[in-house]
Amino acid sequence: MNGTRTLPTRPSDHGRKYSTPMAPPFMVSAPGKVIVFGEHAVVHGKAAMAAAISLRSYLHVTTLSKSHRTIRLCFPDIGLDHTWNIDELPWDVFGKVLKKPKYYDMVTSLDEKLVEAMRPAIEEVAPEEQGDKRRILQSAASAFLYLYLSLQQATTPAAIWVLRSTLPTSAGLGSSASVCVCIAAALLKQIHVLSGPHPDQPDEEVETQLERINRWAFVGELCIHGNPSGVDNTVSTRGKAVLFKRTDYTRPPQATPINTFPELPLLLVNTKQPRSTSTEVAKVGALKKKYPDVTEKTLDSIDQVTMSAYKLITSDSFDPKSEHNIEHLGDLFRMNHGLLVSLGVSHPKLERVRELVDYADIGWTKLTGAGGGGCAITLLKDNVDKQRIEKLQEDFEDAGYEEYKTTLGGDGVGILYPAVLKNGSEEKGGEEINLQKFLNAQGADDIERLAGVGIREKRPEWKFWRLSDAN
Ligand SMILES: Nc1ncnc2c1ncn2[C@@H]1O[C@H](COP(=O)(O)OP(=O)(O)O)[C@@H](O)[C@H]1O
Ligand SMILES: C[C@@](O)(CCOP(=O)(O)O)CC(=O)O
Repeated sequence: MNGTRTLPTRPSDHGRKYSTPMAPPFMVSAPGKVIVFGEHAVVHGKAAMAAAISLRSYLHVTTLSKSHRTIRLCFPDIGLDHTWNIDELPWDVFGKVLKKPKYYDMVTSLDEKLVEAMRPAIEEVAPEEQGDKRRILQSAASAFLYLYLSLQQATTPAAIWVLRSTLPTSAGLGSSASVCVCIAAALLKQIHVLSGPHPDQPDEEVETQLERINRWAFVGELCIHGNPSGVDNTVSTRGKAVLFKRTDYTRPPQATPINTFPELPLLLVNTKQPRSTSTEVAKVGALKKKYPDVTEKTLDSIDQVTMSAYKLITSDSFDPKSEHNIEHLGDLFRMNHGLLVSLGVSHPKLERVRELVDYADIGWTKLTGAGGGGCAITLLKDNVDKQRIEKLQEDFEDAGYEEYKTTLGGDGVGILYPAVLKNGSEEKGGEEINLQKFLNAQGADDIERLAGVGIREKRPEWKFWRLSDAN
C-alpha cells in the first residue's frame, strides 16, 4: 500500500493553487514491442514471438484536492484534452444494473451495457473532429473510461492524467498496448491493490501484480482494437521477450518468457503509412470467413515458421554471430512476410522497404505488427558493408520513411512513485517531474531526458516488477 503525502500548496498548470492533494504526482511507463514472428496468426490461436523495445509511453498522474470534481485526460500526441465531471459519469450502471468486476477478475469481453452507458461521455470527446482522427481520440478515451469506471469508485479524487509517448501512434509497435498498460497500472496503483515493485519481492507476488495489470490492459485493448490477441499488452507489461499463444479466451494465455533472446542486428523502419490495427485484423477475419480452409492453412504455416524460429533461437547452439544461424532466421523472416502478403496485410510502402533491402542484398525483411502500412523490420546479414547500410538509410529517407534506433528485450511496466528523480544530486527531496515540466518536454528526446527509463542514464528511482530468472 502506498503511504499518502501532503504536498505544499503550489501553482498548478492553470496558475490555480492546489490545496493539499491526497497523493503525490506519480508516473507509470510501459514499452512498445516488435512482433518478430506470428502477427495476425496469433489472433487465431497460433503462436507469436515478440520483444519489448526501448520506445515507451509515459503517463503522469496528478491527484487534485477534494475541492475538485473533475478528471482531465490530456494526451497531446494525439491532440486529446478532455475533462469530465466525475459526478456526471455513469457510476450507477455498475452496482445497480451490472455486477462490478473485481480488480483481480479476468474480463475477456466488453460489457455492452457499460459501453452503452459510457457512450454520451465518449461522444462529447472531440465532437469537432471527423473520421479517423475522431476514432483515434475516442478510442483512447474509451479505453481510459472503461477501466476507470470498472476499477474506481464515484468517490475517486479528481486528477489530471497526461500521457506522452516516444512510440509512433498506429505504426505496428504496440502504442495502444503501452498506453493501456500505463492506464491499467496507474488505476490499480491509485486504488492501492498493487504491491511493490521492490527488489526482493518474491516471484509469485511479482507474477500476481503483472497478471493484474496485464488483465486490465487487455480490457483497454478490447476498447481500442475490438479483437486483440493479448500479445502486445503481455509484452508491454512483462517486458523482455515472449512466445505467446492464446487458444481459449476465457483462460489466461500461455506466455513463455524467452530469457535468452539474442541481440539481433535489426533495422526498424516506419513507412509512416497510417493504418489501424482493428481494420487489418478485421481484413484477415473476413478472409478466413470467405476462404476458411486456405486461410487456416496459411495461419498454420505462420505458426510453423514461428515455432521453427523459436526452436532455433532457444537451442544451445544458436549464435547470433553465426552466418549460418542468421541466414536460417532470415529465411524465416522472408517466409513469414510472404505469408502475411498472401493474407492481404502488406502495403506498397512496406513492399518498397523489402525491395530496397533486397536490391542492396543486405538482409531479410518482414512487416511487423498489423501491417497495412506502419513498420517493417530487417534482419541484417553478417558483416554488411557500412556504406551499403548508409546508402539504404538514405533511400529510406528519400522515400519519406523514418528509422528508429531501439534495443530489444528491455523492462516492462515501471513506476516512478512519487514523480521525483534525484538526478545525481543528494539534495533533499530531489527534482519533481511536475505536470508542466512533463508537458513542456519537446519531443521524444526531451521526454527521455526528463523522465526516461534507463535509456540515457540509469534511473534507479524507476521501479519494475522483475522476475528473478529474467534479470
Ligand atoms: N501517444 C498516444 N496517446 C494516446 N493514445 C494513443 C497514443 N498512441 C496510441 N494511442 C491509442 O492507440 C491507438 C492506436 O492503436 P493501433 O492502431 O493498435 O496502433 P499500434 O500498432 O501502434 O498499437 C490510437 O487510436 C489511440 O487510441
Ligand atoms: C495483428 C496483431 O497480431 C498485432 C497488432 O500489432 P499492432 O497493434 O499493429 O502493434 C493483432 C493482435 O495480436 O492483437
